[in-house]
Amino acid sequence: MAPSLHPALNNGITKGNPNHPGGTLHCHCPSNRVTVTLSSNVAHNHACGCSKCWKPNNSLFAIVGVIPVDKLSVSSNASKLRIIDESAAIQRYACKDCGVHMYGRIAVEHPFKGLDFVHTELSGEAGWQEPQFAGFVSSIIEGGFPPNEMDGVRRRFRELGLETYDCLSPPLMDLIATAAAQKAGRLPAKL
Ligand SMILES: N[C@@H](CCC(=O)N[C@@H](CS)C(=O)NCC(=O)O)C(=O)O
Ligand SMILES: [Zn+2]
Ligand SMILES: [Zn+2]
Repeated sequence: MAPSLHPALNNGITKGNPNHPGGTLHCHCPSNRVTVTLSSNVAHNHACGCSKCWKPNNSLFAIVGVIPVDKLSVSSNASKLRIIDESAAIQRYACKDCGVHMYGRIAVEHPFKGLDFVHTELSGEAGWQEPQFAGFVSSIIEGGFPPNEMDGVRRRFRELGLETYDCLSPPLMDLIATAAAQKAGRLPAKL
């Protein structure tokens, strides 16, 4: 079967509810599921083509959003979680049994520290913020996608109304650059 972008993108995007209160994520195990409770909606939800983010079967992209760390708690079977790569900036906590990534936490000094990364498709509930853009699009080539088919991938995102970037969106890249300039003393700490 030809790979799809992602199940939440293949048939058009469903708008979320701006007042969505949150919900519970669960892993794919048939029993003893790991659950993670989120007490708010996510922000900056987007498709990510990088090789590190968890993608559902046969999908080229992950969909990942952020939530403040204090709005996230592991609500069952925490002992089944393991960190995929301790050396990564984002430590991704995955279920040992089914492999699903339940959340990613930033472990280094980073402008997004304090935010966790989550996949809202792991919840049964609707209403989460819809994807806003596609990031790390060229990275799907690193996963083995043919480079000469990239125009079609970018076209499909545009048809869905999503802009494509090969890193993050300009506002997020501006935030990262601003933090770097502040750290280097080239911009004042308070802007
Ligand atoms: N081209 C690389 C990009 C990896 C990458 O930089 N991913 C981004 C988006 S999730 C990131 O911020 N990663 C930090 C991390 O994984 O710790 C790949 O596909 O592996
Ligand atoms: Zn599991
Ligand atoms: Zn990623």
